[in-house]
Amino acid sequence: MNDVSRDWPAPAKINRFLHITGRRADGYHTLQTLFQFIEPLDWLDFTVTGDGAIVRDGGLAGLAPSADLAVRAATALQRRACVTAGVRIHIRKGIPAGGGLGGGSSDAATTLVALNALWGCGLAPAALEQLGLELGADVPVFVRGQAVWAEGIGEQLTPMDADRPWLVVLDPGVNVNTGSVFNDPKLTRHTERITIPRFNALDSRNDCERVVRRLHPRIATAIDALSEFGPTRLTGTGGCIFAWFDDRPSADRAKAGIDAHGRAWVTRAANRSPLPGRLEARQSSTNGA
Ligand SMILES: C[C@@](CO)(OP(=O)(O)O)[C@H](O)COP(=O)(O)OP(=O)(O)OC[C@H]1O[C@@H](n2ccc(N)nc2=O)[C@H](O)[C@@H]1O
Ligand SMILES: Nc1ncnc2c1ncn2[C@@H]1O[C@H](COP(=O)(O)OP(=O)(O)O)[C@@H](O)[C@H]1O
Repeated sequence: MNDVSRDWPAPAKINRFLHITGRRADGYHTLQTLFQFIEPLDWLDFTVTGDGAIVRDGGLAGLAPSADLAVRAATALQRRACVTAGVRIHIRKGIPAGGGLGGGSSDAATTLVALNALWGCGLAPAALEQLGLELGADVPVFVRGQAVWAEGIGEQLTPMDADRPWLVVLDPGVNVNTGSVFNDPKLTRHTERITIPRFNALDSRNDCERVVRRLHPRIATAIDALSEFGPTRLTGTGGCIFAWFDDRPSADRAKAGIDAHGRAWVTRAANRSPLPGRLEARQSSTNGA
């Protein structure tokens, strides 16, 4: 029997703001954004096997294992570190998919961090982040597990200890295609760069919002409704949105008032992901064994 290493967490993220500052020669847009972590989480279990195969069960309904970012992450690490072992990955999804909450990227990052330890690859954190970037722009943030100010397309990361407001997150149930937003001719592409000390959440925006509002009127209606309770932003390219508050009762009141627009929940922005703690727990149990 192979041992199962259970309950590796993969949190969701929000973009507290998102400014688009330019476009690179390859068409990708350069951004400034502040990432923090939120609930809900996905949970992953890993069973190392001897046959070299990478197998997934559970996960997002309708998503082929070969397209799953967790499987793609395991395959990339296996190649990079010349690993001969395989793995069975079991994923319990808690994060709504395609909503700008980064669930696929987070599953990829958790897979990289967990398998780097379980397969004994010994890649340094910077090498794991680099490998993650090849899978998606948000993967390095989740590998690091620390709130960051991100620039470039998400590869220039500055750790941040940002304020930790209470949030109401609303999923209007609209799947937004990231490419369709970034390729829209009306997208704001040249917002002036700001410095971290000049950042003020209330003065910032999500530059994707105007395009997303036009493409998805349901999201526009939801933003307008949530804005009645507190300052509201889109996360990533949406469709999820969030409003922030100084205290939990205010967030609870907003949640009660917004339920008609989709599935809403109350959570608190975090500057630390639970992933590094899970890795440390694994390392101390191995050292103690
Ligand atoms: C903008 C963010 C913020 O978190 O949005 P969400 O995915 O969370 O909504 C991410 O960085 C998204 O990064 P990533 O997840 O790698 O983007 P993809 O879905 O692969 O991008 C789809 C397409 O959008 C365009 N694209 C994406 C990211 C970027 N910085 N510039 C772009 O122009 C490219 O045409 C790309 O082919
Ligand atoms: N493990 C995974 N979990 C969720 N989505 C995944 C996963 N692997 C690949 N995907 C694909 O990535 C897309 C974007 O999902 P996700 O990362 O959750 O959201 P977003 O990029 O909007 O923040 C999904 O629609 C799905 O096709």
